[in-house]
Amino acid sequence: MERRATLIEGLRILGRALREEPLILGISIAGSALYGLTTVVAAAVIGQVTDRAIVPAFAEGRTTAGTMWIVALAIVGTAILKAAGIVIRRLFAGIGQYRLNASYRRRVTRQYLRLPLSWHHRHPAGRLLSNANADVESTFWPVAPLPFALGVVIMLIIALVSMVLVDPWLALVGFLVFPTILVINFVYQRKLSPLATRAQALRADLSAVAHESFDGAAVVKAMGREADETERFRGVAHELRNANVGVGRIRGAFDPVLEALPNLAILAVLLIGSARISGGDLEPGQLVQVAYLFTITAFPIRAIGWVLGELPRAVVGWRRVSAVLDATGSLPYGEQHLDGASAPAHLGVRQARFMYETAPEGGNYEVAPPTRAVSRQMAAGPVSAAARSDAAGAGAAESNGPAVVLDDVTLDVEPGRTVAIVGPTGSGKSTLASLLVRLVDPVDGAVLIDGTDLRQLRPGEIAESVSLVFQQPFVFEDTIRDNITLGRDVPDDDVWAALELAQGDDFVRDLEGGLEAPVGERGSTLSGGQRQRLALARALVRRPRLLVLDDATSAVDPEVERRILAGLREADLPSTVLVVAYRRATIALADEVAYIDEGRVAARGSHEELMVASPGYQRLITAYERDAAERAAIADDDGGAA
Ligand SMILES: Nc1ncnc2c1ncn2[C@@H]1O[C@H](COP(=O)(O)OP(=O)(O)OP(=O)(O)O)[C@@H](O)[C@H]1O
Repeated sequence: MERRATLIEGLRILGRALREEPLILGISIAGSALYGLTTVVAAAVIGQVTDRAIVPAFAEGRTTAGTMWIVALAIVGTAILKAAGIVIRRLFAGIGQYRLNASYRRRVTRQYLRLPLSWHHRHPAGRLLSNANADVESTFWPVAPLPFALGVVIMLIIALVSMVLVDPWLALVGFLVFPTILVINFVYQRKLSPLATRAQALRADLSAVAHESFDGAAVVKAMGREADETERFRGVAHELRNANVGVGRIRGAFDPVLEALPNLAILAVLLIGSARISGGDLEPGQLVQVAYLFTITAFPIRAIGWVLGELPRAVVGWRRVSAVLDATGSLPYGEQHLDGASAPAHLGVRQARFMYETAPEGGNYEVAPPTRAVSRQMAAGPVSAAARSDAAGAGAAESNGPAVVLDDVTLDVEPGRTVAIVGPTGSGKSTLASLLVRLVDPVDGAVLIDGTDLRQLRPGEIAESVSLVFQQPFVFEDTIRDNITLGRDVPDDDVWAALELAQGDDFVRDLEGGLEAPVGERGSTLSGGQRQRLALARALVRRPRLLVLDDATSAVDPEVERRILAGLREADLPSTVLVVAYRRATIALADEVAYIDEGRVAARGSHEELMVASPGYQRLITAYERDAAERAAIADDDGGAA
């Protein structure tokens, strides 16, 4: 039942492909039909050549030049037509397949951009890559042999008709052998396909394990994990070996049978045919024609098996692809836009409540069981700022269902004010920051800019007015300038001004090429602090009306951080600033502090007020200061020792 459903679904995929590329695949099918027709005609030509040139040549000891010319022209003519059929079929089948791949890749990636971050939280990056690449490819894999298979069907019908016309007894062999080859081939592909798929998945896992080991080489070596990593690699390599041996076994069993069958058929044809010739019921040329037909049709018949055998894999691929294409939950947008150009924004958060949907979505996702490497990666989750967690105390609540991360958060920030967001690790500061730029929407409540709910704004409006700088900025493999402007046309002076404010102008001046210096993959040629300053300049060059810094200066030293924040205050920036802060000096630069604990605004006021009014805040700040003092002492010791 399940197999029938898969077959029907697979045929629907082929139908979809034919509907989407009717012209290109139509031309390919026409080429394939030409090939099928000329194959049968070629056999008839060989039969005629036997009767008109070869048999008389043996009987009379000579043949005329005119006959030879006709024979040569007929053979060359059919060969040219057959070759043309092959070229047309292959060329257009390839074009059709690659066009479908490209079109669906585009649709999937467009959908990735459209879907909200909450959807992305539930889908690991590796899976998104495989949806856009391997899954799209396996969906349309059977499209390549499809025209061939359809042409073969035409060829088989014409071949069987021509056999019946030549001799019903010889045709009987064809009626027995062709379906047998088809069935065996189908079983062959059905057995081979899952093993080949598994081997393919294991190859991907193998490179993932190797990649992870190379990527984390420093950790592997520093922690003495070389033997474990080697063992992990050996495990996946062993599984891959087994899968490949399995593929070889199946090939070894089926290939000889499929090779032998047409030869046995030819033997049967020769036995029956020679008896029929002796009885005067058949000409030698007719026997040669049928025997030749078996020789040349045996291989193309396999194309039908290739298509049918690949259908289950195509169905799995399509289910994954359509799970992305059919995913709902895009952020709804309104029509409004923000006035008050280049004036600091008013921020309002109203009883905002938020929880992450962590449960993975259903759907037929796993083809092969995940290997240890994959499950390990999936279990590892995001790396948190572990260094701070001992100072912070309160950790994230562990729960099976979606835990409430922000609960009834209400916050007003007047235009031009700087507010420090302070709270223990996991208290919801980054989540609040992502709500402000509408990476996610609150489940209840609202976020307002200048009194307008973010959900009412037109697409692109928030990015024009609000900039969020993350703790771990993403740096593109591009130049310094393009990483700051992100493709906008910005005068050099403005780029330098933004870099100066971010305290990044000095290091950029020292780079060979200055603004035009390339920064390597993910900014690999820059230090963590330099990457952070680049990201800050990227936000500042936009002159945002609301600037949200989510621990955006954690990798720069306290003195540079102080200069950055002091500079922001003094600069002629049209910005309201929200800064997630850990250092006392940073907090001191803010107009006021919002203390977040367990997803709520637990206290609000100046630093001095909170030190008195909020014991939790006081404990947290004391812990930060102790931590900072210990670090300073260690740094002093190191300095003294040196
Ligand atoms: N993508 C996610 N999926 C599920 N849970 C998440 C996700 N991101 C964060 N959380 C959880 O939400 C809670 C709040 O996380 P958040 O990153 O907002 O805290 P934070 O106060 O910024 O922490 P830190 O100071 O360590 O950066 C934590 O319990 C965290 O485990």
